[in-house]
Amino acid sequence: MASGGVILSNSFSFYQKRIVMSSRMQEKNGGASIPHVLSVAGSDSGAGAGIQADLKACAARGVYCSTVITSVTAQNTVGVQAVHAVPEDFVAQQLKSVLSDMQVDVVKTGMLPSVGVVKVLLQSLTEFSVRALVVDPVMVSTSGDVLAGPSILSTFREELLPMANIVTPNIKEASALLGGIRLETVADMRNAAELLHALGPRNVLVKGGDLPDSLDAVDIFFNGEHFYELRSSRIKTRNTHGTGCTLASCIAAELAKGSPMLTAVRVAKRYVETALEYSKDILIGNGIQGPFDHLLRLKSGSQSFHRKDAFNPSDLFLYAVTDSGMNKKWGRSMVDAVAAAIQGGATIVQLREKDAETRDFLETAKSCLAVCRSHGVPLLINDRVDIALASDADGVHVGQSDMPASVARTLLGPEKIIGVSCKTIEQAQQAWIGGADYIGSGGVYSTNTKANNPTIGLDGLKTVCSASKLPVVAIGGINASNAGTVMEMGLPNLKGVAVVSALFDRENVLAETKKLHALLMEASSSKMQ
Ligand SMILES: Nc1ncnc2c1ncn2[C@@H]1O[C@H](COP(=O)(O)OP(=O)(O)O)[C@@H](O)[C@H]1O
Ligand SMILES: Cc1ncc(COP(=O)(O)O)c(N)n1
Ligand SMILES: [Mg+2]
Repeated sequence: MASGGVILSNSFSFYQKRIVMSSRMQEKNGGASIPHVLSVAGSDSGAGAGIQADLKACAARGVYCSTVITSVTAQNTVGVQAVHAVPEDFVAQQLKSVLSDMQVDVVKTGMLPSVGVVKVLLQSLTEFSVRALVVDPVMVSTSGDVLAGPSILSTFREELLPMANIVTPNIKEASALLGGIRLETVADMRNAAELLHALGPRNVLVKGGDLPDSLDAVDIFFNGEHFYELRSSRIKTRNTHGTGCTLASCIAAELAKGSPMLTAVRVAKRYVETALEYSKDILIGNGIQGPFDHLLRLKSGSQSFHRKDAFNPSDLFLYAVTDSGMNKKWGRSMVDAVAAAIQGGATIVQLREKDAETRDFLETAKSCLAVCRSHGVPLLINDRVDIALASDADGVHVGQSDMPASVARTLLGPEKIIGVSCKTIEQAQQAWIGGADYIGSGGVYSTNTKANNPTIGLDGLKTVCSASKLPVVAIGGINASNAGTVMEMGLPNLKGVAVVSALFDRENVLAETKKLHALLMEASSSKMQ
């Protein structure tokens, strides 16, 4: 068993410590602590691997990441063009700056270009205690360039590995650490994991990303007692640059949050697999191995028809809210109804489905989104944040008894549109504080699309509009006979009207929408005169 090593507590006592620590800190500065990983690694100018991957992986996993840079590489998707090692005493200075000031939970190492740098790191770890050490024994980049020469092997074996809570070599690195043994099969990987464990690390993960002829991406985890064969599907992509750095950072991040080791490794592997899947078609650089997207934003396929603009309040001008019952009654599909409304001039669409099965609602949302995107019209989902997320719709509209805007904002992120139904000044104020983009105010007139919904009338609308800090759309019983009156009042912040029955409880959606659009245009131009 390992004699030295950084003590990794079990998750229970770890949480206890965190609670004690954070309450202590709260007393001191009124703040709470956040899980913290220190990455000691090299910089990759192409930002697929190294420090840059570590920062992104920790950010994606919700953990703070500080950085000590050991080496600066000139690197891209073709390979490593040059390496400039940071002087050892300057690496020591960076370690001291971070560790003497900040409460680091886990140290993760990547490229350690010289024996001197390893020694400096080990010295720091004796001076400042951390909870765990994750060692990714980076030696050769996937492009074949040497990042740490063979002279470092004995220091890795004799001094660094015995301190590690986990070491995560790829096949080539495991082979090098074990004096060049052959590693070609999963059985070889098991054998290597056992031999590496005997060098002192508490856990070993031999990564099989580069295992020849393997349909799956297989990694072998060994904790000294049991072997675990961790399998995921092998994603067909060129964008695997930085998978090793990312995996190790994610393990460190999960450990910093308090996960047990095997859980941390499983989560990290799942995260890499998901990120590769999302990024499999992105194209960055002309070389053989591209970076992937740690934040999973460049979801394959959807980029090409993403809305180009941020929310524009004038989109509220003619706001079409669907009703499945009405469209069924007139014998048309939701997609056809939405397409007709857009053709007639609707400037934003909200899908409102109170009874549909979740699976059907999701399919409807996706089909409607395709129509809306092709016309540059935003599509919002009523109430169902899950459907908005799953369909990648442009946002949600929530009522007072639905999810609060602030929670929806946290789930949906900064770019999505959030609207809130408000009847009072207080609700409008709350919507603004919660991070909404607009409010819907009503019912202005009585309506049969919403039972037991008290109307606020034009006076109520005026009160809310005058106090609102957000753009307003009027809703409730609005149709061709009264829309003009509403808009001609020239209320502050009022940007348009939202309608349900006036468009969808009619035989010809296209004609009705055109009529209402023309009327609104006239009302807003007469208001301007
Ligand atoms: N094409 C792929 N599909 C799914 N997982 C992969 C793929 N390539 C690598 N991985 C996973 O990424 C992690 C890093 O492995 P590997 O690429 O072997 O390390 P390194 O980047 O250090 O060479 C491992 O968990 C491995 O299984
Ligand atoms: C600065 C730096 N650190 C680590 C790696 C290894 O990453 P990979 O094996 O995925 O090429 C790298 N290429 N550059
Ligand atoms: Mg790799």
